[in-house]
Amino acid sequence: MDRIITAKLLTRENFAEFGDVIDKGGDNHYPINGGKTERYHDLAKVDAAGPNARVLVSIGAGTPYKFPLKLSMVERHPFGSQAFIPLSPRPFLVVVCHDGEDGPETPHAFLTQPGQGVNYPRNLWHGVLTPIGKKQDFLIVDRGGDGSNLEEFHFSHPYEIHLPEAR
Ligand SMILES: NC(=O)N[C@@H](O)C(=O)O
Ligand code: NI
Repeated sequence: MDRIITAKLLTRENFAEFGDVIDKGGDNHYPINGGKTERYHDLAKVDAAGPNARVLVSIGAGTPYKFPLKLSMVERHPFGSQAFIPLSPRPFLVVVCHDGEDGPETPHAFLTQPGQGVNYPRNLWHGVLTPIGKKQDFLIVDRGGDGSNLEEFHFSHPYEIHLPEAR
C-alpha cells in the first residue's frame, strides 16, 4: 500500500467529516458591542466527559517538525474534544483518521490556511500538534479531569507526509 501522503489545503467542506474549522469563513456571525465587534459564533463543539471533567484552556508552544514527516503514531482522547487555534497566522499540519475495525484507517493530511484552527471531536484519531517551519504558539481547548484521556495507536509501518508543492 502506498504510504506516501501529500497534504491538501484544509477547507470547511473537506474537513467537515472529521471536525470543526475555527476561522471567520463560516456564516454564523453577527455584530455585537454596538457593531464594534463581529462575533463568529459557536465554531466548535467542545466536549468534556468522564469523572470530574472540566474544560481546559492552555497554550502550546510548538516546535516545528521536519518534512517529509514520518508519521508512526496517531492518538485520540476518549473523554473530550481538542481544539488547536494558532496565535500567529502560519499554516500548520493536521492529520486525522477515521476509526476502522482494527484501529485508525488511512490518514488524511491537511495544510491549514494561515490563522485557521481546528477542533477534533472526542475519539477522533489525530496526529500530534505539528507546526511547520518555525516555532508557533497555539491556544488549546480540551478536557481535564480524572481517568486516562489519551489512547495512542502505533502504525506497523510509518506514513510519509509531504506538504503540497505550491505554497
Ligand atoms: N496533549 C496535548 O496537549 N496535545 C496532544 O493531545 C496533541 O494532539 O497534540
Ligand atoms: Ni491530541
